[in-house]
Amino acid sequence: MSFVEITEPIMNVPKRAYVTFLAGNGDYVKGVVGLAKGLRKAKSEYPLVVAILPDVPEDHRQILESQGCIVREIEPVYPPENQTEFAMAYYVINYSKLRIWEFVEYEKMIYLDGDIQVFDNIDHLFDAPDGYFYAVMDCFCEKTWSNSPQFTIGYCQQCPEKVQWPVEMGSPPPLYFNAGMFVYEPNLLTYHDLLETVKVTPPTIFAEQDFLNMYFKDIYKPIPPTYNLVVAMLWRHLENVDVDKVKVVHYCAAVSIS
Ligand SMILES: O=c1ccn([C@@H]2O[C@H](COP(=O)(O)OP(=O)(O)O)[C@@H](O)[C@H]2O)c(=O)[nH]1
Ligand SMILES: OC[C@H]1O[C@H](O[C@@H]2[C@@H](O)[C@H](O)[C@@H](O)[C@H](O)[C@@H]2O)[C@H](O)[C@@H](O)[C@H]1O
Repeated sequence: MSFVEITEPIMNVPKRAYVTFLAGNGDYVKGVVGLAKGLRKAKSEYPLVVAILPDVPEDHRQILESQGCIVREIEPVYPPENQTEFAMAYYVINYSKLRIWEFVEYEKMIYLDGDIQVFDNIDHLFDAPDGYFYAVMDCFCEKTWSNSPQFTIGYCQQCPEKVQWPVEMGSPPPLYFNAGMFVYEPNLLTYHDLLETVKVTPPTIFAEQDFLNMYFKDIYKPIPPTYNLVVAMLWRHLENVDVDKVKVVHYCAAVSIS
């Protein structure tokens, strides 16, 4: 009996996945379970990888696996020694997110914070052209920005015409993204360079979010708030939000109507 030799390469389905980050034994695990359920309800074709720190307890890991998550333990990433006072302490742990650039078994990933909920399918974002970093622009109007020059003068990139950046302060800041959601390509060279660069980059207020904005500023491509609606945008810049089109909502920690 003769067999037909399979010569054509089996279709290489691009490896894609969603990824989130979980640290500690607190309630964030509930957010990640909600994220897993939301992606499933939105009929996403791709799995959710959860990058967990060693301090995530076994029962939480089992809950995540029972929700179909791929649980990957990572080591923490810390900014330079004795300089963390420049970052808001609450955010320092978020430098550990940088480990997800090591997940090179995937060609493209969409990162989502654990306090994000997906209400509609966003799988099409995986088809965005390679070589860029896609994320939604942040807002500078919350109290969490009170130590920034933007907040001090009342400037926000969401409405640059309202309070214009003063000439005497030089060029306006480059477009700045919220690091709670982004589309990226894992890559070992980038990963090692990120970790080396962190070692020589003094932390700032928003920790890894500031760092990622600095690192990817040349390839950053803004995408609409549809894909990461920071809830404060509803009372800060409702004119910039097409509420009927919102697919992803981000329930940021320091959300306050003030
Ligand atoms: O103690 C913590 C702090 C942060 N996170 C993860 O890191 C993300 C970013 O932190 P956070 O949500 O506090 O930032 P925000 O967007 O609310 O400022 C969270 O959504 C979680 O996925 C976590 O799991 N445990
Ligand atoms: O560690 C820094 C964090 O910075 C961002 O959160 C901030 C930012 O959105 C501010 O603009 C808000 O005012 C604030 O409430 C909120 O906490 C990211 O969402 C989070 O994932 C993480 O990178």
